[in-house]
Order: sequence, then structure tokens, then C-alpha cells
Amino acid sequence: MPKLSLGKVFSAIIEEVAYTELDEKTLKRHADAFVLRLVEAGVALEVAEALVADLSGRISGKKLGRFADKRKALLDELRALIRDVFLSAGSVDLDGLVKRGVAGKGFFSILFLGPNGHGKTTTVAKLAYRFRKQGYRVAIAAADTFRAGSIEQVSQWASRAGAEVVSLGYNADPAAVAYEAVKKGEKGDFQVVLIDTAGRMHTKKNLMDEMKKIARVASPDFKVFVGDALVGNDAVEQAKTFFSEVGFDGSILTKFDADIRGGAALSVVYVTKKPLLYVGTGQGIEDLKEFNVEEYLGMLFE
Ligand SMILES: Nc1nc2c(ncn2[C@@H]2O[C@H](COP(=O)(O)OP(=O)(O)OP(=O)(O)O)[C@@H](O)[C@H]2O)c(=O)[nH]1
Repeated sequence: MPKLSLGKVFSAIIEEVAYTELDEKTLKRHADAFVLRLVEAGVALEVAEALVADLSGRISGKKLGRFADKRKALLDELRALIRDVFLSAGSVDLDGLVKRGVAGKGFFSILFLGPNGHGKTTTVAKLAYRFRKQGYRVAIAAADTFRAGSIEQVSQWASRAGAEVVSLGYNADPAAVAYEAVKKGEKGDFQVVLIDTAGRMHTKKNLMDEMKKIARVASPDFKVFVGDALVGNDAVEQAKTFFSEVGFDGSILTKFDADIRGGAALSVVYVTKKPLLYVGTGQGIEDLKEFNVEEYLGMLFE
């Protein structure tokens, strides 16, 4: 995983802070510089501002001896703060949910949503492969009925993953495709139903309304937002809008293999308060990793 060292990123400011008192007043003086550095690390502005305000709150009231390592104290606080953002979003054991869903009602359905080109279809294929390996009968619903070539793309991925495809062809109502796939799950044709939808701009009201309709009609067991770790600041607006308009239970961020800054993960979890389940680590079918907060912190603070 590429490295982003907040320790290094902050070192100049911290050196300066370390010569003075580590108190709220000093931090306030340096707040803008901290915010700027976080933004440079790909953290959204509003999230960076909130984090630095929280950091000041944590630091104030901390009694540090004259010879204490203020640099370490500051970084430890920041690390704890970022860890808390992820821990307070909770965690989801998707494998466990699927297992219980299949054991209970016979199937489990997951709806995928997010902006276009962020890696939804690829991620759906990766999960299809994962669930196939766990022994389930898996179907991908080709509910992107709009983009030319999308159904062929889903079919190719599905055959690589060993999954079936549910399709009603191009220009079909995506909600009908999703519904059909869920019905097939109910009938016992499949145990895991993954609904791939067309990517959409969060600012397009009609497309967001369509997404709401798909979610309403298919009534999936779980909804996942798929975002791109490379988009940085924009990730927040996108995640926020999808969350408020449609809602979701967790996120997956793709292109972690190429994400040299890492801030999008923190931003998306901070604004949605929903867990980050997996990260995409490449274009291959096996390139999906469970998100691990300690590993992520290691990457930020190495
Ligand atoms: N490096 C890297 N590339 C990825 C990853 N996930 C997806 N991609 C690439 O991102 C591009 C877009 O992926 P798609 O799966 O087609 O995106 P999509 O969100 O389904 O696109 P729409 O149909 O427009 O919604 C492809 O070139 C993928 O190979 C990842 O984790 N790492």
C-alpha cells in the first residue's frame, strides 16, 4: 500500500509546536497549517477542520511535563482521534450477515450504488467471486441497463467469478431487473444476489430518484456505497448525497492500490458514520481486501 506519513507531513508544524507549550492556544495558532496538511493528504476540508478542532479539544487539559515528547503526544492524539472515527462507525461482518441470511430465509441481497466509473462493476465481480468461493450460488443483477456494453461487461465478470447473470436487456427498468433478481433469490435459484446499478452523478436528481426507486422496489438486505479513493475532497459530497438520498449500510473504496494520500477513507467514514468494509487493491478479481483500521493507521503514521 502506498505510504502517507502524517508524522512527516506534520513534522515542520510539530517541530514548531514542540518548542512552545502544547496547549489549545498554541494549537489554535497552528490550526490552519494542520488543516491544510490534512487537505493535502486528501482529507475533505470540512472533515479536516472538524478533526483539528477535535484535536485541540483532546490536547487541552493534557498535562505534559517539560521534557515530555510533545511531537509523540500530538501524533498519538491524532492517531487516537482517527482510530475513533473508524471505531465509532462500527463494523460489519458481511460474510456473517450473508451466512445468517442464507441460513434463515435462503438468500441475501446486496445493492451497490455510487458515482460512475468508480469501480462498482469490478467490485461486484470481486464480491461475487468471494461468495462463490464460500460455496454460495451467486447471481449478479445487471441493473445498469443504460450504458452501452454494461451487460456484456457484467456477463464477462460473472463468468470469471462463476456467477449467473440476471438481465432484462438494455433500456429495461433497472428496478425491474433488481426485483427480478431478488424474486429469483426468494424462489431459491440463488443464495447471494448482487445488484449492480448504473453509476450516477450525485447531483442528477432524476438519477438519484431512480436509485431510490431501485432500493424501494428491490428492498435489498444490505446497501453498499462504492467510491473511488482517488477522488479526495469530492468523495465527501458524493457519499453524503448518496447517503442522505438513498442511504447505505457501509462503503467500499476502490483504487487503494493507487491512492497515494489515503484521506478519502477517513472523510467518507467521518461524514457517513458507516463502516468501510473493503478496499479495492487492483483490477483483478481477487483484489479486494477487508479494511483494517490498524493497517490504515500504520500507513498514515509510519
Ligand atoms: N487500480 C484499480 N482499479 C480499479 C479498482 N476497482 C476498479 N478499478 C478500475 O476502475 C475502472 C472503472 O471500473 P468499473 O467497475 O467499470 O466502474 P463502474 O463504477 O462500474 O462504472 P459505471 O458503470 O460507470 O458505474 C476500471 O478500469 C477498473 O478496472 C481498484 O481497486 N484498483
